[in-house]
Amino acid sequence: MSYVDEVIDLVVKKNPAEPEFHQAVKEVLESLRVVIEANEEKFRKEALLERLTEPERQFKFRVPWVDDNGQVHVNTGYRVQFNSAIGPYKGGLRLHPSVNLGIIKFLGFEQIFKNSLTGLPIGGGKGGSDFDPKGKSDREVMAFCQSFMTELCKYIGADTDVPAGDIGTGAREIGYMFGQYKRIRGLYEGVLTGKGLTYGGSLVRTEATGYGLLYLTEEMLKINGQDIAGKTVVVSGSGNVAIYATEKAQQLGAKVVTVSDSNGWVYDPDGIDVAALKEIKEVNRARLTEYKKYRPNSEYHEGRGVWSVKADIALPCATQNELHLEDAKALVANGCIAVAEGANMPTTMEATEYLQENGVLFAPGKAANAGGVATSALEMSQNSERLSWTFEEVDERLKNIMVNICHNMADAAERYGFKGNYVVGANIAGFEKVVNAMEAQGIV
Ligand SMILES: NC(=O)C1=CN([C@@H]2O[C@H](COP(=O)(O)OP(=O)(O)OC[C@H]3O[C@@H](n4cnc5c(N)ncnc54)[C@H](OP(=O)(O)O)[C@@H]3O)[C@@H](O)[C@H]2O)C=CC1
Ligand SMILES: O=C(O)CCC(=O)C(=O)O
Repeated sequence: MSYVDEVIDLVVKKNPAEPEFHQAVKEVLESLRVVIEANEEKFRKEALLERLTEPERQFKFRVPWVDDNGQVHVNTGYRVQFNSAIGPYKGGLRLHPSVNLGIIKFLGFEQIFKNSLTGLPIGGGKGGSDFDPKGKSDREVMAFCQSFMTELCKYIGADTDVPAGDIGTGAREIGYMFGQYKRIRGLYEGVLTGKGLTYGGSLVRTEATGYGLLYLTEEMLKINGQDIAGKTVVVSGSGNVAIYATEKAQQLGAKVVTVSDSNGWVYDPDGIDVAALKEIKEVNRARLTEYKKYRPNSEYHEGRGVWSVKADIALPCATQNELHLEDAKALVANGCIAVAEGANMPTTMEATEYLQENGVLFAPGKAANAGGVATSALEMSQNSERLSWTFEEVDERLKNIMVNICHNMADAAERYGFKGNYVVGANIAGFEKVVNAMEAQGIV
């Protein structure tokens, strides 16, 4: 049996009931086959893949908190410190009822290669809780965040592990967590990114994942002789990534006609009104059913449906496994030319393969959504030098990083004979740096 197959089997056996983690490992290792097989004997002897797929450390802890009626609730908190070969662990905190250890491990594993692709010195980690901030008062969210950080603060620090936002964790949650960290540890340091601008946050971090997604998409199209201006785009999700992806797409001259949430989706033939979307989601924390009040010509539909709308470009920006084989078939039938993943692993493996086989340009999340964590690393740099850079400076750095990632993934794919396969290219480019650093640091 090949080393790759052996390790995939081992990961499934050692981590039962963690399908998302299996999926992420399989997707990465399958596409690295060509590199691994060229060094099989050496990597096997060094147990390189076993080390890469086993987190350096993982924490699971109780998070008790009291609601506004005096009722006590108990959630589970997680932090997986996956790989620190190239820098301090870095990755977001997801607050969503679906969170479990397997989800956090899949996200942490992806983060290793994504962070490597940014070219910045950050290792891979991820955390979160099954707490659902939706429908909770600010006081309840604060109670949860303080309790969560009371435990988490023992394991993190500006030079060891620097969490940030993800699904359900935005500026409000980061603020409450930062306050509690400072209170317990007595340290005013860049221990979290995505902070508010008045206490060490970076300009552009809010916009970074969505903007970065569009910078990479624009470059990928350019490499392939296409222009983003004038294209019709379908976006899923209506959170941080989706909002700023929509905003930048429209700034670049494309028309975004859909957004969605976990209840339903909006079709706006005149192009999504980003100001209305921000007011609904960021200010009022409301549902997309509200959108029609702002745009009477739009349609609201219950359930899923974004991928059935005719478009040139699809940007999945909600969550994992939200774009299935049937959706890929609908996109191809409607003439879609490019899919770029704003979310982490939103496209199933079968859907990805179908899109690639049918000539659709496909940018995997670890490359396409790396702008968020890259800008987090820029926030860490600003915190270290106790300075703040201008919006233009951070935005320009972000754009350069995304353009570089795009070329690096394209070049790596071509180097190994997979021209145009950006899944293979991104995995190889991310892997090479991490492996080099791991080997240099010995058996750890
Ligand atoms: N924020 C960041 O900087 C980065 C985020 N990402 C990834 O991007 C994706 C979106 O994150 P972000 O925008 O920050 O999160 P938000 O919490 O801001 O928004 C998430 C959006 O996705 C929808 N969604 C979440 N879970 C589900 C689900 N199970 N089924 C259907 N819809 C769902 C939400 O709908 P509803 O409100 O109804 O729940 C909401 O519209 C995630 O995969 C995240 O890991 C990747 C890189 C960086
Ligand atoms: O900004 C960060 O540190 C992490 C962002 C994140 O969680 C991700 O890239 O998925």
